Amino acid sequence: MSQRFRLQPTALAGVVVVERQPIADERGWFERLFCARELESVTHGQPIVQINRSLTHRRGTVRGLHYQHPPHAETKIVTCLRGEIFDVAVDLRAGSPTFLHWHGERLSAADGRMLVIPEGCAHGFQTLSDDAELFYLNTAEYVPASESGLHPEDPRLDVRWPGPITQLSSRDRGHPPLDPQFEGLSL
Ligand SMILES: Cc1cn([C@H]2C[C@H](O)[C@@H](COP(=O)(O)OP(=O)(O)O[C@H]3O[C@H](C)C(=O)[C@H](O)[C@H]3O)O2)c(=O)[nH]c1=O
Repeated sequence: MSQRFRLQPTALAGVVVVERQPIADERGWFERLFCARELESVTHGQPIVQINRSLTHRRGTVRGLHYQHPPHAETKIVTCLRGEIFDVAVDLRAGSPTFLHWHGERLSAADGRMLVIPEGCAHGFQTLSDDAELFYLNTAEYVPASESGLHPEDPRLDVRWPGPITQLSSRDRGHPPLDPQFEGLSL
């Protein structure tokens, strides 16, 4: 059976761009958003246990950078269903050769691309349009007590957001700078 997805690796291990391969006909098109068998290499057989959707009204808003500590670390597969975002993964894995490095990808409703955020990476995004809608699959449930966050403008990360941050939740604004002693997450 032909693959319905094309996977592009990035400089961060496990952070993968997934291009959906829609099937078009005279009525329009059909595409898969997920297939456990075809995307086993990014989920490593972990089941999808939670699917989230968010709508962000204002262009320039940043949500994140968030992650969950083991044993609740999750892999996310992020899809933009409306508008456009700049999606960012930050490598927090202890011992990783790209520890504290980040990777960003533009995702839009039109481009059919998704970004995989593997376990041990923080996730955040900036909206590049008003009314940006996200749909993302998670391999772990939300466990508030296990969640942490990094300030999106943490100087040690130096994430190059495409534009000025126009909106940030009070929680995200309140994340302290990364502890210099932080050696990463042991998964
Ligand atoms: C993530 C999550 C949140 N919530 C509740 C907690 C709050 O009462 C409300 C909004 O949560 P939060 O402000 O954390 O939402 P975002 O700022 O969009 O955070 C999310 O966006 C960043 C980019 C992510 O990668 C995570 O999925 C998630 O942290 O929904 C739930 O009930 N279930 C959930 O799975």
